[in-house]
Amino acid sequence: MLQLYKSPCMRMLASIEDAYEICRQITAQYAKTFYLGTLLMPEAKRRAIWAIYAWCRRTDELVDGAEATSTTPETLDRWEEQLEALFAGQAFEDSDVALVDTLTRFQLDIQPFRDMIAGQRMDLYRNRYETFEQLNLYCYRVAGTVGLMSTTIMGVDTSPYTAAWNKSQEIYLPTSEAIALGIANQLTNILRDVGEDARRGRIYLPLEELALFNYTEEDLLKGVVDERWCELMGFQIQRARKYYAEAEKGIKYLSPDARWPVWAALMLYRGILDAIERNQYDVFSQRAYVPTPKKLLCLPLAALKGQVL
Ligand SMILES: CC(C)=CCC/C(C)=C/CC/C(C)=C/CC/C(C)=C/[C@@H]1[C@@H](COP(=O)(O)OP(=O)(O)O)[C@]1(C)CC/C=C(\C)CC/C=C(\C)CCC=C(C)C
Ligand SMILES: [Mn+2]
Repeated sequence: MLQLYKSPCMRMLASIEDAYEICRQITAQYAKTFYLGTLLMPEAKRRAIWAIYAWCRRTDELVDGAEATSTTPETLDRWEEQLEALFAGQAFEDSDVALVDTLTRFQLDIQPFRDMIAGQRMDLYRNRYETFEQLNLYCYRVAGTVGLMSTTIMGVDTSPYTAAWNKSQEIYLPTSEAIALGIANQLTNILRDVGEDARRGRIYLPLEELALFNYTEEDLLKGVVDERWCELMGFQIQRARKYYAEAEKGIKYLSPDARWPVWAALMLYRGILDAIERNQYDVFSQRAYVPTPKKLLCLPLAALKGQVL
């Protein structure tokens, strides 16, 4: 059945089907790794994740995209008002139609969406982080929140026969593990994109950690790769891996049909850290990525982990 929504300016919006297709295309275009993960999910969950992805991407584009120079704190205030309206059932753009539909099917909490906007706000007013505590807050807001949203969609295991929690008879919500995976992904993003960010005048690595390795902001902006840099990067990579290890512990609590996709997304994204090491920490002149054969190899391994761990 064709369902059309009217936007507030009375423009006809896409049908629900078309809206999900738009969100699918956005996810496939911008996030090859996550998209692959979503293809392993059942249809209803996969479509909901695409709808969330499209909203997150648009939120990020406000401060990062082609029009970002015209984004002000007021732009983000309006975006937050639109978010409240979305949760009240009103769509503004074609892709919103899918998110509004998703909100009727899953009990999503609005707070992680608000927190994500707060994270993008940080990108508006700061381009340096003094401590890891400050960076961690940023990572929670722009990525840990995605872990929370995704967990609501994927659901937890409630079966008394398979549930990892069945000995205690209590449902365990792997909230901190889901946040940990978001933070691990974001730390990985930051390490991969150090050079690209530096060219835009941004340094996400905590300045007090640079100092610890005797490496300066100027070195980073010049792209100096030496022993100090390699040790600093080694330290950052170890920390990101700890977040992945924390996240791994939560996967068994998820609904069985979500474990394979999450293992796959985790292993593929963590593989970027291995690629950085293979490139001898040169993130200035090379982009670290996981080669396709390795990606394909990850899939059966992830399926196995989803069954036995
Ligand atoms: C218990 C347990 C382990 C549960 C699993 C929970 C789970 C699936 C966690 C994963 C969370 C996740 C996918 C985080 C993504 C973080 C991310 C990439 C954030 C990006 C931020 C800004 O980065 P930056 O601007 O530096 O990067 P770009 O160069 O612009 O890319 C974001 C861009 C913020 C917006 C986030 C997104 C667009 C990603 C949203 C992703 C999904 C909805 C896909 C979730 C995927 C699966 C397989 C469930
Ligand atoms: Mn971005």
